[in-house]
Amino acid sequence: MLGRLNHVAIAVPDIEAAARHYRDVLGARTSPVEDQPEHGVQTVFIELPNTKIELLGVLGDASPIRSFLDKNPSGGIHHVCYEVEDILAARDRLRQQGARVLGDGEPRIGAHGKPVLFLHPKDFQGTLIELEQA
Ligand SMILES: CC[C@H](C(=O)O)C(=O)SCCNC(=O)CCNC(=O)[C@H](O)C(C)(C)COP(=O)(O)OP(=O)(O)OC[C@H]1O[C@@H](n2cnc3c(N)ncnc32)[C@H](O)[C@@H]1OP(=O)(O)O
Ligand SMILES: [Co+2]
Repeated sequence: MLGRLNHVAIAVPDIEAAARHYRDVLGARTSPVEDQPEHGVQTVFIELPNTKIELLGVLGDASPIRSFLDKNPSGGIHHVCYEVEDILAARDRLRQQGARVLGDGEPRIGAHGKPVLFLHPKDFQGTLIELEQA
């Protein structure tokens, strides 16, 4: 079922500072900061030869990463995103296997304009998984 690793997301307390650090210290090319209001985050993407890094910043009072940052004030790896050929078939199969699909279970459009879903970290070795339609 799993396709490419689309990105690894890092939640950060200050997304501008994190992007600057990646540029200045790691020589990374960073995208501009983008607001993603329907997801309650700001994003910066760093293109790598084989995948991407997604820096995540809090956007709004209801941001889903706020409690993560409360527990991890310096930031930390927040989720991994795998591509799937058919996100609805993947969702239905995962549900049949007892995995929790977060939200109302309907895919939403993610940062790349593709449908995404999230799976509960407690069902996957303590790792939040995002699925993105390939
Ligand atoms: C623009 C979209 C972009 C893209 O397209 O790439 C994105 O990636 S948007 C990313 C931000 N959106 C989301 O993360 C949506 C899915 N996340 C959620 O629904 C919540 O964050 C959830 C349910 C994973 C956690 O919610 P919350 O933090 O409020 O719950 P708890 O604090 O009660 O946590 C429950 C339990 O899970 C552990 N936890 C929480 N977050 C993570 C995590 N990122 N990785 C691993 N584990 C996590 C938390 O520690 C609790 O564990 P416990 O042992 O019970 O204390
Ligand atoms: Co993501």
